[in-house]
Amino acid sequence: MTSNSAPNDFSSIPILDYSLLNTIDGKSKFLDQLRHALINVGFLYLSNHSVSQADINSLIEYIPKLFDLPQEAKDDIKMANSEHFLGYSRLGAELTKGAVDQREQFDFATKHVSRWKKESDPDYFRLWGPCQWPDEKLIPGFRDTMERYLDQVQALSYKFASLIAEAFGLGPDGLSEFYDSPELMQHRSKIVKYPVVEGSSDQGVGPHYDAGFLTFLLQASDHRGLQVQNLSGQWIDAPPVPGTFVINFGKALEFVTGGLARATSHRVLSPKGSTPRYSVPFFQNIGLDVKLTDHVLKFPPEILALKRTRGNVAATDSVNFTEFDREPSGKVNLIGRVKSHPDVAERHYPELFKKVFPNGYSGKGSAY
Ligand SMILES: O=C(O)CCC(=O)C(=O)O
Ligand SMILES: [Fe+2]
Repeated sequence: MTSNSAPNDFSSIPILDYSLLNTIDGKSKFLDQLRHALINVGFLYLSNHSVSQADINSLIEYIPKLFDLPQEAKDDIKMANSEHFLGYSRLGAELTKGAVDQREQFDFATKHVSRWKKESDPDYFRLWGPCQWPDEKLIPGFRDTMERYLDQVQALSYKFASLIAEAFGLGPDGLSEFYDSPELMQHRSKIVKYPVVEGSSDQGVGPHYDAGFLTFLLQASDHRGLQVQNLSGQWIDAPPVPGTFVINFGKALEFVTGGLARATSHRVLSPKGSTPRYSVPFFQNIGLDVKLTDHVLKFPPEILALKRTRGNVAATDSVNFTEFDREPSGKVNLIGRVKSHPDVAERHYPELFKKVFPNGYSGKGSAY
């Protein structure tokens, strides 16, 4: 594509320095860069952030040990046990766009107080709940390390949402209406292993958008593999940059900002060589009851003009989360989980399962 078709197109992902926020001039520069990344890129690296590097290093050290636990110990905490879709998923349990994702993963989440009280409560209140942790005796200290990590990324994610609101001219509290009080919120995080695979498929995870507001990704090994699609549709590498998070924006944020914030399609290619690639995405959620169409944000005209300058984004073959225009956020997420983990859904949400799969399902889930 020529540069005319997308004047602000990108061939690399910008790095934003969180320590710029320590001065007034620095903050204004940071917000300019953030606005550009939101509107034109949909991805950024964040350096000098507030999460302890010692805690990150300690988490990274645990990751191979976690996957090396005996298969039985991993299956003891399998996701099928959990109506909250938290726990362990074996390699190849998920599909994206009809092809098997070559990854093995553990889903964890931040601590929270459940809103599920009685049968008549909406089914999606049960989507959030306690984690399944591996046996402490087999991997001592892991739970504590992961919980410390989750607490810190959660805190950073709220600060970052407030910066996004400022970058869009809404004021620091401009997005707070999307969150319930902190104790009622729950955000999810996965620890993922992409093994080296023999054979024809190199799909670590196929092209997709993230569903929620913000994703904070820790690339926990040295491998390339993450790629993001630019405005004209080319795949751009997002290699690991030590000491940073990769941050990207999900469909819900794109929806409530009328497309000002870009949800950018991305994928992961399986690693080459002899060692696995590890990553830890953290998905910041919005309140379960939030119906996006009830929230109309008003942006200053000069901000809206920046979106017109960007122009239209090339069509991608990534999937969409179309239900946001009619269902509460919790329901949209629950439907996504039912599609990606039908075995869990059949057990814990039999009625919804029947609606989503009226003819049953063929053994594997597909989020999209
Ligand atoms: O593992 C990665 O680098 C990205 C994973 C991802 O995009 C996802 O799980 O949504
Ligand atoms: Fe993703």
